[in-house]
Amino acid sequence: MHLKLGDVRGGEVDPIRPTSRNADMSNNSNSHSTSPIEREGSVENETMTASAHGAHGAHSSAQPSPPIPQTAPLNVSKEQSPAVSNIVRKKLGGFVGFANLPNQVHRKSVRKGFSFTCMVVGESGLGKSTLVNTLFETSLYQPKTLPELGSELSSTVGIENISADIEENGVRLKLTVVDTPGFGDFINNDSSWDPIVTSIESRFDQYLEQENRVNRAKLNDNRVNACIYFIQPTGHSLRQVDIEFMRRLHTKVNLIPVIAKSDTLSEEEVDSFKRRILADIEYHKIEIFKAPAYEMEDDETIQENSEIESKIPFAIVGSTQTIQTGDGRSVRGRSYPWGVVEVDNEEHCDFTKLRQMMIRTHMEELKENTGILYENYRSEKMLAMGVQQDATVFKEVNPTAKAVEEKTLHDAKLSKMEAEMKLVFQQKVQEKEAKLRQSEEELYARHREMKESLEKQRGELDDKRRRLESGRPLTPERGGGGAQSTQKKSRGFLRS
Ligand SMILES: Nc1nc2c(ncn2[C@@H]2O[C@H](COP(=O)(O)OP(=O)(O)OP(=O)(O)O)[C@@H](O)[C@H]2O)c(=O)[nH]1
Repeated sequence: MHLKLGDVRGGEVDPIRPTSRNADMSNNSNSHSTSPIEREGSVENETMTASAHGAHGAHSSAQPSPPIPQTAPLNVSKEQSPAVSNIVRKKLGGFVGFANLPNQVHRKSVRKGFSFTCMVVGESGLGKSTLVNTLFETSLYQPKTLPELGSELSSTVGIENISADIEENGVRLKLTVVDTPGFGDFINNDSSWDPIVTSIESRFDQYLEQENRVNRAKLNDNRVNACIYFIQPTGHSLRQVDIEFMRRLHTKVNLIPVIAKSDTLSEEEVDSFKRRILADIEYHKIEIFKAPAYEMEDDETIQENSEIESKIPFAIVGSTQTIQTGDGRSVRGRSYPWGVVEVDNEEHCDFTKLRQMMIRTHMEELKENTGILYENYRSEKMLAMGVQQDATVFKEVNPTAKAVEEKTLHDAKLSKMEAEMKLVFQQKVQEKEAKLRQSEEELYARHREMKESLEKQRGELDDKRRRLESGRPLTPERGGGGAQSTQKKSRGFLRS
């Protein structure tokens, strides 16, 4: 689907031209009082105006750039702060061009286009499709046909994606709306949030899987950037299903609670309802999306953000119909016998504040925060899978201390190796000595044995010789032996 939006409404800024908050560098460079560079410079007593004037000069050829003061580089005492000693601040001698970086990013972003995924959750008939169509001023949702009487209704919560490429003043946005038909529509709504949690997690898983691929040139990001949760305009407080849903989802998605069809409540009722909702949210420690506050923000932005925050949860009215007011104006709104509720009138509802936060000022912030929620999910998943992170990887490293630490470790390793080698050597020597001792003993024993046997032989031979000399027989004759047996014996003796 490719849709083109109508003209931007009166009093709104052309988005292709940098707005006051998006293009601090290009627009504010003309104004010395608000340039972030100058502010930093004034705090640290530095004059870094070269870039600011340079940027101005690059864009406006009609007005010559004011002369850039040529001053010597700042002396930063290295002893004062070792953490920043490596950063030496220098003043520029002329226009370098990096002041133009925001414009480069701006042009590239416009060329690439943007994408945004928004989920809408709430019971049937609370005005989800009407609000999406009102927000983006387009008929993203076609008019629905009611199910025929007697036809079987789905018994589970569904997840439906509607995508459209919309364009406003040359800026393209791929908008995906994730609808959750069936949520809260059953008699028992226990676990009706399960399919929604599963869908959000599976989108994270898909992204994680793509990140782990070898080729990550093109990541298809369909993570949910914001979830508009529609609260029934009961005027009481949050229901159990609202609390349970938000408790389960707040760590996985940017939650934006809205009071649906707030035109059905009076102003006082809306105020007290909001207070009770906020008390419930705080009590149950539910984190809803709030515009983050940054230090360098200008007063206008701070004021804008606090106004937006004061309206949470947004009491909204949705309508795409243009109607005539009593004073002859054509407005988007809902007509009642007692008058007209104007969608774009801040006195009537908070629709404009919701749109301002979601689309005009904090869409990028929502996307950035989605990244943080994804990171939390990813690390939890990794830890659950047993992947451990070495905390020392992130500690700050002082090169000298690191070198000393490495040398100590190296020395310790060397002495450990030396001690081990000594031990092995000693063991080997002991083993060798024991072996030598053993073979020495064996040699002695054999020597002794041989000596004894030789002594014995010598004694016997001496005895024989004496017998032969004396003429006596070699062996004394024993009865019945005869000459043969004597011979045999003498042979046997001689052999031995
Ligand atoms: N009074 C009032 N009626 C509204 C508002 N927004 C929508 N409606 C009406 O409520 C009815 C249902 O609106 P839808 O936008 O279709 O509601 P839905 O939540 O998308 O409904 P499902 O598609 O069934 O989930 C329609 O008749 C709308 O005109 C509102 O802010 N105030």
